[in-house]
Amino acid sequence: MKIGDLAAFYGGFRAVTDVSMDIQANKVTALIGPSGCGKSTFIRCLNRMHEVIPGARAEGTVTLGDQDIYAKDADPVVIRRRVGMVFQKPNPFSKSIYDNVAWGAKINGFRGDLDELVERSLRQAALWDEVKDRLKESGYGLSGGQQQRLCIARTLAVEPEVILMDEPASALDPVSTQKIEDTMAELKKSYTVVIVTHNMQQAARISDYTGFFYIVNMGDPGRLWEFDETEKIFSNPDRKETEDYVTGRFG
Ligand SMILES: Nc1ncnc2c1ncn2[C@@H]1O[C@H](COP(=O)(O)OP(=O)(O)OP(=O)(O)O)[C@@H](O)[C@H]1O
Repeated sequence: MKIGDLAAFYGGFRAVTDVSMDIQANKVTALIGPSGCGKSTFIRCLNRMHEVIPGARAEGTVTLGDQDIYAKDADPVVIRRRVGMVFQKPNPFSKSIYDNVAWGAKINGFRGDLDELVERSLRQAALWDEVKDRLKESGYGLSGGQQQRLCIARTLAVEPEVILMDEPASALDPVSTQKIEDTMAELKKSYTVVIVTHNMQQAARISDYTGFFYIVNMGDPGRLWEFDETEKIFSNPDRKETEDYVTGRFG
């Protein structure tokens, strides 16, 4: 996925500006930075979710394969199928565990073996063993951490190319967080993953590349301040602000 000169607006307010980056396939890219610097806004531009907020729009290019997702003929519904998203708070449907996973595939006209798809998606989301005997029960009966993995399975079942995750573990306990982190190594074998996280240790543990977003003065738009291999960002970043942030001097 290639991002060129991306800017994001809420009405007349430019929240993010001048972001260009290449997101590597089959890697985990983490986005970090202080609160309000535009990480969530930016990630939502990568599957055209930003524009669902009234008055919100994006400028620039986001290329997925050879398609510019902001081209006039691009269909946001198709884009969101190709670029799935997992949110901060688990948001399962009021349906059975099985149907939570199967639903998206069904409405997309999936013709293969649905049972197999559900099992594979739940396995990839590291949830299968915990739910295999209760697939008919409501998704709401699961713990918060299990619900989040259910939402990951639901996203995977649509077979996207890219998975966006906006602080997927921030509402979870440490054990559930660990389970979500454990799924990352598995997920990147098949998918490209972009994750926003406030947890720097998490970014360092799970990602291959890290983008640091930063705002120079209050009221300015957020910018991609530094983007590099995770190891470099955390051990020897080029910019002072990145170093101050990753060493916990502010943020
Ligand atoms: N729905 C909205 N309407 C107007 N402005 C918004 C909206 N959502 C976010 N903003 C503004 O856009 C800027 C970027 O916010 P965003 O939530 O993307 O930052 P963030 O880096 O994800 O923050 P956090 O780490 O706190 O989640 C902020 O100034 C914020 O106030």
